[in-house]
Formats: sequence, C-alpha cells, structure tokens
Amino acid sequence: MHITQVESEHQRGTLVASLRGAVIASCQAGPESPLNTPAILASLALSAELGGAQGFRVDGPANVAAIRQVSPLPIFGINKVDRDGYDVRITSTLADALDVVAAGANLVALDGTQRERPFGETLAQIIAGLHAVGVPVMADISTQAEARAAVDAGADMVGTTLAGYTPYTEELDRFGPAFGLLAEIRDLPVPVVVEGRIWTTDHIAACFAGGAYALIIGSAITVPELITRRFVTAARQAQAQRGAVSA
Ligand SMILES: CC(=O)N[C@H](C=O)[C@@H](O)[C@H](O)[C@H](O)COP(=O)(O)O
Repeated sequence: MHITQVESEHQRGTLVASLRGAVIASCQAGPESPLNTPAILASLALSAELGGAQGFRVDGPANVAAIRQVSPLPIFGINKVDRDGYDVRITSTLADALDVVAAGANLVALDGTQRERPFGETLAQIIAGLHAVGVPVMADISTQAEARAAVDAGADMVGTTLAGYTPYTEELDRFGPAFGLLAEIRDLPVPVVVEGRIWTTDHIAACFAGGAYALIIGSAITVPELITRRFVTAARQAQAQRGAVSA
C-alpha cells in the first residue's frame, strides 16, 4: 500500500532511529551449509535475539517469512539472485526487494554500487519504489564515491558490506572490518553501518569509535563452520609453534 511522503519519512525515520547502536545478526547460510533451511535459520535468529541482537539481516522471502514468524525484531531483507550478465547480486531489482518486504522485512538492504542492474532499473528508482511503501533502504557499498551516490539516490543508510568484494576493491585487506572506508564515509548525512568481517570485541569498540551507527555481524555469530575453523586454525598454529620450540 502506498503512503504519503510525510508518512513514509516518519515511518522510516522512526525505524532507523531505533537501530542506533544496534548489533544486528546476519542469519544466512550458503547453499552448501547444513543450516540452510528456513526453520534452522529461524532458530539461529532466535538464539541471536536471546543474546541481545536487535535485528536481523536475512536472505530470501522464505527465510524472512520463517524469522518473521518467530520474532518481532526489525529484519533487513535481502534477496540474492544470480542473473546472467550482471555482477549485482544483492537485491538487484525492485521486484526482488518487494518480495522480501511482502515476506515480512521491515527494511531492505541492496547493492548500492553504480553497476548496471537488470531491466535498466536505477538505484534511485528502486529506492523510490521502497520509500513509496514506507520501507527504509540500506545501500551496500564498497567505496566512498558509491556511498555518496547512494545518499544522492535516497538511501536511508549505507553499509560497508561490499568493501573488498567488488572487482575494483579486491585489493583491500579482507581481514577485519572496513575501517578505512568507515573513516571516509563517517560524516555522510545518513547513518553508516559497518557490516562484514567483525570477529572481536575490539573490532566493535573500534567501529563505534570510528563513527559507526550500527553493526551487522554474520559469520562470527551464525556460521559455525567458520567459527570452528578459526579455533582449529589457532590450535594448529599453537601446536606448530610448540613443535618448533621443542624441536
Ligand atoms: C559480501 C557479501 O555478499 N556479504 C553478504 C551480505 O549479505 C554476507 O555473505 C555476509 O555474511 C554479511 O555481509 C556479513 O558479513 P560477515 O559474515 O563477514 O560478518
């Protein structure tokens, strides 16, 4: 249902304001993951909520609907679809975005880069389509220029999600959050969300000290394969060091 511009601004502003300082759990599982079913992702989300998470980032209508059934917390819906000929993947069309809204998402996160989108849609058109139904938009970006363009296109928030993952930022250090990009965009007129590669409490302190408005944490909360691998790798390194000392 379309609402007036004033109603939309009020609705979006209230929701964004409620997320200041939040830790949002990204509850996603790759196609190869044993956790990749809506019911299991809903349980993961509930566990994160018990731990104090204040919202979720969720991929696809089925997973959004399952989590909406178990929690009233804000959901950033995304809709990852691979389409031949396009590099954009995270919620690349307005129809993909509206599908996760219909499933229960309160906000939409989408690829906020300047790359070409299917059906010739522009970032500004997709954002306007979501604003027409009162839904705030977080633009996932990889550079300062993209962040500025996303703000000009109407984005309510920007997220550092794609730093290091676009072909032209692949040279960036992929260990730890995108602190360099955060420093470049912290003074934008919209909230900046640090998303991706947050693994330690020191990271969290540094993100907020660096101007982050909220954080989205995925793997370190909801991907046991990667959590386990981190500990196993540390164990192997410790053993190798002990071996080197005693040899
Ligand atoms: C680059 C990209 O497509 N990132 C995706 C965005 O939805 C997810 O795969 C990440 O898990 C998410 O950004 C959270 O990051 P991390 O799992 O590092 O906390």
